[in-house]
Amino acid sequence: MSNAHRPRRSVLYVPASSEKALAKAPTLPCDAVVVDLEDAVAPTAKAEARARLAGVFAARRAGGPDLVIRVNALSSPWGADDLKAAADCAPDAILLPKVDGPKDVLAADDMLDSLDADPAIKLWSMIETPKGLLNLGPIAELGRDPAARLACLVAGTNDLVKETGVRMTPDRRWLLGWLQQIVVAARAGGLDALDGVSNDFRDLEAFARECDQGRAMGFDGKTLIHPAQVEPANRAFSPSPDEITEARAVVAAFALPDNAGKGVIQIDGRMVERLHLDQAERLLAKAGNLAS
Ligand SMILES: CC(C)(COP(=O)(O)OP(=O)(O)OC[C@H]1O[C@@H](n2cnc3c(N)ncnc32)[C@H](O)[C@@H]1OP(=O)(O)O)[C@@H](O)C(=O)NCCC(=O)NCCSC(=O)C[C@H](O)C(=O)O
Ligand SMILES: [Mg+2]
Repeated sequence: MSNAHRPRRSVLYVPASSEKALAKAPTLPCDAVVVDLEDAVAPTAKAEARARLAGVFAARRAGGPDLVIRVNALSSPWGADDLKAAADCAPDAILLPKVDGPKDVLAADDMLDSLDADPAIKLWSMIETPKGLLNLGPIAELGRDPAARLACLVAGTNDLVKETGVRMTPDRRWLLGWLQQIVVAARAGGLDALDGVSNDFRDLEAFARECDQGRAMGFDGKTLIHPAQVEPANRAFSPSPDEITEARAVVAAFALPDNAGKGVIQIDGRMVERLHLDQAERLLAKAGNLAS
């Protein structure tokens, strides 16, 4: 599945131009914060927002959420300065917007290497352009290259709507095919996959439905825009008590001496194979990680 050792249930964007939100974000129970230099920051405020990064990272405390920086595209007037400033902060990851193909990821990778950036800094890639969708396979393949830093694919549903002209509906029906492709590509590359944002941040019932939909599609978590979305996302993307009970039953059944040499057994009239045992063990490991 994913290569994450850290949970990615709730990943909150924070505009780097908002001091108040920047101060609040690390205190929230989200798994990661994305400090955004891109679309949440007006062109006239880019330099000031970039200058604020160092202070954000200096105030970082152990045990808080992972910190990610979303830079502007390298092809933009701000991208190169953003990437340099981001590398200096040694974030957990740098999120690249508007990735059209593997060359965009490799260009950022090369630049980080030339800056002698910490090798632990990962790259995350937004998938939010038509070319990015068409090149999902080659982008995700970079996840299998030990020298590449790519660790995560992030759906950018606002830009996908803008670039393709599909209609955004409450059930996201016109986006689902692309979202599913992002999950499949991420799995092929051993990457994490994050669902897109829900703009209507006051409607938490609709948000919970969208989280359930994303979880059912296989996403590891959801990108968020408002603190009120953190708890529902954490709930939706954590193993539920029923899932844990069921997983424990599968592990216990295969541990019985009678089943030691068996590839397939039945539990309560349901076929259970060793692949289900793998699945159950993974779910219990995830639940254990979240509890510790
Ligand atoms: C959408 C917002 C502008 C709304 O902000 P606001 O009007 O301040 O909302 P509230 O009054 O309800 O806020 C309550 C308190 O919470 C703080 N707050 C709000 N948002 C955040 C946040 N994201 N992180 C941390 N803290 C936050 C407020 O400061 C209030 O604090 P206090 O008064 O002390 O209680 C705002 O939520 C916002 O800017 N959200 C993020 C927008 C963003 O980053 N957008 C870019 C990414 S989305 C995207 O485009 C993804 C992708 O690229 C795509 O294409 O889809
Ligand atoms: Mg976008």
